[in-house]
Amino acid sequence: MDTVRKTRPRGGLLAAAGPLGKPLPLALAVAAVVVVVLSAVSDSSTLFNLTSAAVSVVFMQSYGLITGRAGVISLCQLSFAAIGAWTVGWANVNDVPGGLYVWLLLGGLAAVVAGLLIGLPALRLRGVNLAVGTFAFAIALDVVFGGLNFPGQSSSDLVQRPELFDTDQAYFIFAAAVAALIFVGLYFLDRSRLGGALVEIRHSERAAAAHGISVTQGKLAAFALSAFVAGIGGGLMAGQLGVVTASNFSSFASVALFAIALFVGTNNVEGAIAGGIMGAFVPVLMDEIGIPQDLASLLFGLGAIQVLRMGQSQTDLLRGQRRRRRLAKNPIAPLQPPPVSVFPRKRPVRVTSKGVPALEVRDLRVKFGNLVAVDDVSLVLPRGQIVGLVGPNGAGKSTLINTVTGFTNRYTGQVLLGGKPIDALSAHHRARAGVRRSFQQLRVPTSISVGMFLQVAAGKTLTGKEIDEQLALFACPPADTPMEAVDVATRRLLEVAGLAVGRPPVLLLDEPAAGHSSDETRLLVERLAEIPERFDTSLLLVEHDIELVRATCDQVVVLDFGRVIASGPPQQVLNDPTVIAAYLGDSTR
Ligand SMILES: Nc1ncnc2c1ncn2[C@@H]1O[C@H](COP(=O)(O)OP(=O)(O)OP(=O)(O)O)[C@@H](O)[C@H]1O
Repeated sequence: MDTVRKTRPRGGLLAAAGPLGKPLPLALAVAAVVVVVLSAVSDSSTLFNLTSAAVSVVFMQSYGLITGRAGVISLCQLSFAAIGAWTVGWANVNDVPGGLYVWLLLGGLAAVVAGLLIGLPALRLRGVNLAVGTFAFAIALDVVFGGLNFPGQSSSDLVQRPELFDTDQAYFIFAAAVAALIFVGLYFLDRSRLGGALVEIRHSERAAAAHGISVTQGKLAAFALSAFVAGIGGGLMAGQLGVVTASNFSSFASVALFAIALFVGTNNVEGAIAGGIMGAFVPVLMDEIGIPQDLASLLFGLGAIQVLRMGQSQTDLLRGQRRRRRLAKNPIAPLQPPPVSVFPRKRPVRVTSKGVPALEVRDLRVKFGNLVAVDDVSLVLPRGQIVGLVGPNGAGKSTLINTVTGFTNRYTGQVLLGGKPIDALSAHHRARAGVRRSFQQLRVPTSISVGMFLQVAAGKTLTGKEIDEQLALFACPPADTPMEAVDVATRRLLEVAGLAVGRPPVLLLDEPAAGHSSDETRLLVERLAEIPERFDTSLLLVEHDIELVRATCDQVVVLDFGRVIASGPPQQVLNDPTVIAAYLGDSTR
């Protein structure tokens, strides 16, 4: 029987709240009014600083893309900005048709080329090594641009602004409008599969690969997009100052902006705006009260170190507090278990398909040094069936799953999906080919919504209706609930729900019931048993809960010390004295 919890009716992902919790058009309208009023009441020096702030917001958006969303440390965003500014200057000097509108796009595109060039080698690096690599690029460009004059620099050929935005007042509005346009793009990116993929890559590259996401392509896309945005920011700065020089984009300025971005958290709107304002106004303020401007960088650096210690930026912290207050007011209703007890339950009788098995493992052998973790294992997962893989701790179950899904590639033997060998495929290609998995250690990102996570786990675009139905089926909270607010057992359930709704031919679940209460396990048993029929998915289930295995599996394979010691129908295998001696013990008799 279906267990359906009522979820609030919604219109799918795009109906979610926009920046700052307001619908997108309202947020844009409010921002437009603020910008117009500011431009009308500010004197010329404030206008200059406001325009600098708008340009800095664009730089912050670029950091928000590469570091905030994809989790890649890049210390060369201002080098991309320099390339954008250089291109705008060149287009201005050469009278390229289209004016600043077109030149900005050209600057963004030129920066994309650099972003891809630096992104490709950087993909092999992580953490501090990547930071050093990008910083080296920034320093190299310092040297290159330091030796070259920017176009127009020696002839004082000022970048021509469009007629409509020629005054400083109008140019501030133009810069703010460009930042707003980028915010709109980011708003839709955050709700797209690519946006979900970037967040998952930041959270866990292994989980991303298991969901069919190419980590390489995701990071490259982040490099390219962030370079595009930074390039546009550099071009905007050229339009603001008329002529720029290498000192405007120094590697140290890049690091200072990175520190601000880390401190405030620029993967969200309020963070990017706050970061932009801080970047432009704090040094000016310090100057006015007689403190050397350079000390501002030191302050930002200290703030960034504090964030690294706490693991959360200021805006993440504030958002978390706001979410918790909202949740305290409207708590998520507790999960409703199926009305009937399923222990003991009768397994649905499935007809064994005589065709090609969904998955076949032949003579699989995996060694870690001298330890043989999987020792010549052969097993068959017939189409439309659930096969349980059980065995004591250290028997080799997770290693087998890791190997089948491409996360351990030093093995001998063969893995066949639908009769075709997939041994040559990487993890994300195996996932795309149709072998999906969950991990024993939960690897779900908490900074996205339940609906977005379901979509990421499914590995395909789902309609709002599909998301709502699947959430109801698994008695999970509504799509707009933040993952952060969901308890660990429900996160596991959500992962199974998401993987299943992707309808992969083969699904491997590694201890999906770990940490579940008996009610939650009952619900899980109901849903697992339905997966083959409902989603046309064959299931390989690693589980220590023998009652769950008995209740759901058509076949059971028992591993001990990496070897298959028994296989067959559950009632036969689970009562086999060898199995009981090896694993189950007297308690299960
Ligand atoms: N990366 C690794 N390097 C070295 N040894 C490993 C590695 N991964 C697993 N092992 C070893 O391989 C053996 C099988 O481990 P595995 O995690 O596959 O067992 P399991 O049946 O999944 O156990 P559990 O039920 O506790 O999850 C163990 O002895 C383990 O210590």
